Amino acid sequence: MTEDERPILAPAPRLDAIEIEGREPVPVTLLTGFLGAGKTTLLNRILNGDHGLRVGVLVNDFGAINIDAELVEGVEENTINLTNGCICCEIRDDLVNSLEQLLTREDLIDYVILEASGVADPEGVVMTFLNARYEKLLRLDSITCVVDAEAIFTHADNEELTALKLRQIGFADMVILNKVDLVGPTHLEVIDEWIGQHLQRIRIVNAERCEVPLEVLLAVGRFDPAHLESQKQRSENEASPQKHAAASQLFETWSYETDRPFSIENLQEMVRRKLPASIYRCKGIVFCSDAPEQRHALQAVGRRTELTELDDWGTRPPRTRIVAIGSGFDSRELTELFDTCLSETTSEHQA
Ligand SMILES: Nc1nc2c(ncn2[C@@H]2O[C@H](COP(=O)(O)OP(=O)(O)OP(=O)(O)O)[C@@H](O)[C@H]2O)c(=O)[nH]1
Repeated sequence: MTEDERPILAPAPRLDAIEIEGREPVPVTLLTGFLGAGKTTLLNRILNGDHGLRVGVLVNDFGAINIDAELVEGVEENTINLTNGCICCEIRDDLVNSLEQLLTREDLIDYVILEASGVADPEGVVMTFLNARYEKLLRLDSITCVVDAEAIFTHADNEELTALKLRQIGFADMVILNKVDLVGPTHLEVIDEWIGQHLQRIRIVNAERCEVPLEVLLAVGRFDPAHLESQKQRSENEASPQKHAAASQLFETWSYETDRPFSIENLQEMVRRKLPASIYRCKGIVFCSDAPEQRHALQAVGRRTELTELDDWGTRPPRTRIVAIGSGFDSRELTELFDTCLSETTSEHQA
């Protein structure tokens, strides 16, 4: 990658600071972490928690369809989707506009949570929040990085992916080492050592399904500009590929939409057994012939798969939408793989 191709990480030019009379800056929590680590799980845990705050949510999915926005529970009117690119590079303007939209609304919100996409480099996102234009509007409260304890070393031979994972951890002020149910204590020690080898000491909290007390997540005032500076310094001193490559150069996305129903069993089997290793993450909202009234969520991190029941389709026309993110896969083959899981039977919804 040449200098010209590198994403611009400097803050945007200074414009007048936005100020709303009589309002204190709104605290912002930034959730980062690699694809499938558990960011949406954490976000939902926070949103369903007993905090009494009116929370505004920004969710960024890298794929063409924003599945995460459908999986965020209960704050539809306060949720803004940032789709079709990564907020640390391609769609930074969307982040800025959405942030301003959220924070200048008449029905004021008390707190903002941004779930960055799993491919986002934290530095670019953090710099957006630190823009002088927002110094009276918001206050960066903390940067929490969710790490998948089971998958952290998957694709360890890919230096750019490893560098991105380390940058996501390094810029955080707290790491939630999630999915501890899937690994043993020795593996946790290895992760701890690996993080310690590469980064200065960082607070790590082990968790299953991101079960972490709200007190350590919200309004904690943990963001430390000195830590940010030292991470920036560290990244400037590092040779490529430790520097962040634009997400569009490291990752490819694929999406699939159909009105035809899937067979749940075939879909789960296919994802478990045949999804190419070059797919890091796959997720979607699925229309199944086995339960045509009900929406299902398909989740795959590597080949670990979950298919969970959601609410009914209601007045929404049943339609499957799936996205995959990976690198070096054959889109046509992937489409064919999913086509093989379509149900033979026609559901009543289609009649
Ligand atoms: N076994 C296990 N599964 C988990 C845990 N936490 C989350 N998951 C599952 O991991 C999958 C991914 O979780 P998400 O919360 O969607 O991950 P994410 O980081 O938001 O994913 P992207 O936004 O796509 O990068 C889902 O199937 C979750 O149910 C955990 O602690 N243990």
